[in-house]
Amino acid sequence: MTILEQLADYARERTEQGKRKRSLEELKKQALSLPDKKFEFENAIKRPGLSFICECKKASPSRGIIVHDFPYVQIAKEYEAAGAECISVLTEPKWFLGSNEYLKRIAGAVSVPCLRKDFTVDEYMIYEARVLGASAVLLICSILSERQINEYISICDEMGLSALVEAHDEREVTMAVQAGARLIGINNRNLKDFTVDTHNSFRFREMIPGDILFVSESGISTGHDVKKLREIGADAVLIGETLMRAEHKGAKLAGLRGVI
Ligand SMILES: O=C(O)c1ccccc1NCC(=O)[C@H](O)[C@H](O)COP(=O)(O)O
Repeated sequence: MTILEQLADYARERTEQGKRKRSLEELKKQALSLPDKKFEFENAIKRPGLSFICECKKASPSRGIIVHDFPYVQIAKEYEAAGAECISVLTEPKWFLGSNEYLKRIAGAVSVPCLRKDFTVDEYMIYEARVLGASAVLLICSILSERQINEYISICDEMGLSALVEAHDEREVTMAVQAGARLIGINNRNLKDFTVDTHNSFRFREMIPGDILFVSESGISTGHDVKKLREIGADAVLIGETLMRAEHKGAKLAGLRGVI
């Protein structure tokens, strides 16, 4: 079983546990009673220039523990102060050591839109994301069908949530476009064998129609990487490890942007 299959299976297990504590009907009712998020995540990315989605991530399957000290709210505030357009928060608990609580506290502490970075496998997780304060969810093509992606985007639309639809190869990019994605993330990391190649973004850029926002994800570590992605017209970059390992996150972000 690949790590991705294990992550998806565990997300299904977490969802079933969640449903035993709180039914889908109850959660859905609460989520739909909250103010509409007005697509603030994709609107932040639509602004002119390259946007930065800065990630709060303590660990990952490929890297193990990335940082031992993880003052997540402080990190998110540092990102916001440094001009991050959006923040990504890992909520997967077993391999990423994330937590729903981290998302809830971060979304309550910053005014930039937050992405729930998790392995969405059930509509339950989308309503849960809204209740936790997220403005966007991640939909990964390799663990979902085109029909599921289309259905989950419709659920997101009801609440003004954005769906970042993640693809890694040609087949998945086609699937994302056909499913109606408005925001496509090309993951430079192969989630089956963990190899990282930022050229993946260059390879598939042309396949993404001009009216769909394009995000390059993973393995971005230098101002040069960012410059190249800007040149091919990326709308946003999603950066985790590089920022998590930086002692001075604001300065690191400025360096990546190319302003110092
Ligand atoms: O990062 C992993 O090891 C991983 C393994 C399996 C599924 C997903 C995984 N990572 C999620 C991500 O894609 C990254 O958190 C995100 O794109 C940021 O990447 P990076 O800047 O390289 O930390």
